[in-house]
Amino acid sequence: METILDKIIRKKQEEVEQLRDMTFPLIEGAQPKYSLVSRLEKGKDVTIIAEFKRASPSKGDINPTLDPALQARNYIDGGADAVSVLTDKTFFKGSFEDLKKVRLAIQKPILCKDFIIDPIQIDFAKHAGANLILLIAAALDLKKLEYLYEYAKTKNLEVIMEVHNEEETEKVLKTNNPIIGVNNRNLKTFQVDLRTTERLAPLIKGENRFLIGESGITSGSDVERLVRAGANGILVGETLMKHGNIVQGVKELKKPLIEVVK
Ligand SMILES: O=P(O)(O)OC[C@@H](O)[C@@H](O)c1c[nH]c2ccccc12
Repeated sequence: METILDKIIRKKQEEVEQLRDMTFPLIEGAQPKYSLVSRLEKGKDVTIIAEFKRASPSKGDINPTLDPALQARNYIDGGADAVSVLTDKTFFKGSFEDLKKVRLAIQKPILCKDFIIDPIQIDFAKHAGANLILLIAAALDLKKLEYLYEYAKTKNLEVIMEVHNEEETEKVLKTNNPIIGVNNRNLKTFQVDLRTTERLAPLIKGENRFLIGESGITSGSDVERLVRAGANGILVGETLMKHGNIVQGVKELKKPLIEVVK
């Protein structure tokens, strides 16, 4: 049976062809390099990546009309270290324009959150102002993963490689990319389970990589649980997109002042 991830990738293949005829959402002038790796290297405390996510295939509309610039500024005011922006249109109602608006609003690393299968998407991410891209192990074989990783590096972009199980983790550990995201949501079934990070953390930390715990995080105690498991950073979307007081929402996630393990 076709999973939602298969469906997204099939649609993405069409979109990539359309991108070839489109112009870049160009940011004028040279962009400063904001680095998530340096933040992770410095961090004694947990690194927070707050996500701008209007909608998702599992939840439908989350907060579709929110202003990306305003939301991103609130994230940073609350103490977020980086902002992730969904750029997929069909399933998440995002865009490269959203990313560009966030770039013009904040001076911190920005992650382009999309289903990247082709270098042209990396060009668009770069030109919209991203500092990092996501590569999803479930959607890419090792050869493609390495090729897109090397391409991103030539564009001065950092990469988060996302995994959900042991097999994907082994695959990304064959590359030398320093940041691995563990998605607690299974992209094939949408089930969320924080134990995914707990299970995969020893493999990742054993190889001296930075671990980002992603998805399904709703409170400071979830953050504490993931940091205890070995997370250096966390990525939070829905909880913050729905929060009545965003600045306060980020502060609550930062509250458990427990030290991360390098
Ligand atoms: O809204 P949540 O449950 O806090 O999740 C955020 C983020 O982890 C999630 O949006 C995500 C993780 N990996 C992805 C890959 C593609 C699209 C979206 C995602």
